[in-house]
Amino acid sequence: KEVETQTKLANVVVLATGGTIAGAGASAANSATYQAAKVGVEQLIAGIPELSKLANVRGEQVMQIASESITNENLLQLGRRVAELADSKDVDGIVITHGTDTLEETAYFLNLVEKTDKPIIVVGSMRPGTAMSADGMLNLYNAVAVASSKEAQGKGVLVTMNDEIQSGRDVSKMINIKTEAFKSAWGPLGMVVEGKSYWFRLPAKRHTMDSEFDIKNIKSLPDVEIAYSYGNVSDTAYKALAQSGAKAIIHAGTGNGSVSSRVVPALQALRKDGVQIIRSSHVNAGGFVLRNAEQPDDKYDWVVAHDLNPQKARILAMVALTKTNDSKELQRMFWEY
Ligand SMILES: NC(=O)CC[C@H](N)C(=O)O
Repeated sequence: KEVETQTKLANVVVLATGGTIAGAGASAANSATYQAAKVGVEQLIAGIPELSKLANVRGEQVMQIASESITNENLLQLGRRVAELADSKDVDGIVITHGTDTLEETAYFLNLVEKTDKPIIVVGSMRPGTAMSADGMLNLYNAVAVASSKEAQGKGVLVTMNDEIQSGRDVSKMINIKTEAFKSAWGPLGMVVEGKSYWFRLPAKRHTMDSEFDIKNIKSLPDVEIAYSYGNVSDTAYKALAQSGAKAIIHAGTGNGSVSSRVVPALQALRKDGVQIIRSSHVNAGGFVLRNAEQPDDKYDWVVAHDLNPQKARILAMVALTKTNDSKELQRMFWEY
């Protein structure tokens, strides 16, 4: 009997949302020209018979879209379904198939709001299943392997791409034409090879069980927008975003989240009007924005996003603003998550 329970397969649910992993092209040579979000979850699972050796896998089609079109409502819908499944006794792990364009946003969102230590793995692919050397099958196989493993418990939301196990907080799509697309400035947490996980490090930031945020208490997400900065930037976009109702503006800044002297007065004025100003960086390999470096944040009452890129800073700002509009509290959250 003991042997029986020890070898019992884990129950893993695959929540499908679309993306290239569910994409289809006209020919096997179409690795970059194809339609995303075409193939249903049952077909994805059926295409990998080896999954049945890893876990009892069942699928659910939550949505079928390309991830650049994921709305805040979609995020909440997905987050709520993940929470329901995580609460269920017959679910041991959850895999989410997702387009890669905003995969890093969804993974970070779930990492902040899901109160569970069950493995949650977000996975996508860079080539559709119809292409030569398609990467989706192995990425999904790896996701199910990690989702069904005990070692993945309590490590926050994870991403399995290109044989690596990445933290959903840190990982970002760094290039859009290689299968080696997802990287973290701080390195992967581990590797998954032939269905076995090899771990090397743990996330240091607060997540899931240790997070103060809970999807069950979030009814809606506030409007947070991003303004991209560069030499000769004007304040037009910042002002327009505030006027359209943004509660916070992520300054996708140069270098150390630096702010052009051409827009500093506008950002000061917007903060006085109650809009939160959050300095992030759009540098390619990962920003590192420090408080009161480049700009006097204490004096202007601005917040820094530290190492969160603009799109991840937007996710944390939305979630944080459901709890507080105090800039000091927001800054604490940006250090802790
Ligand atoms: N590789 C991909 O998944 C990109 C396809 C699409 N733009 C999406 O994000 O869903």
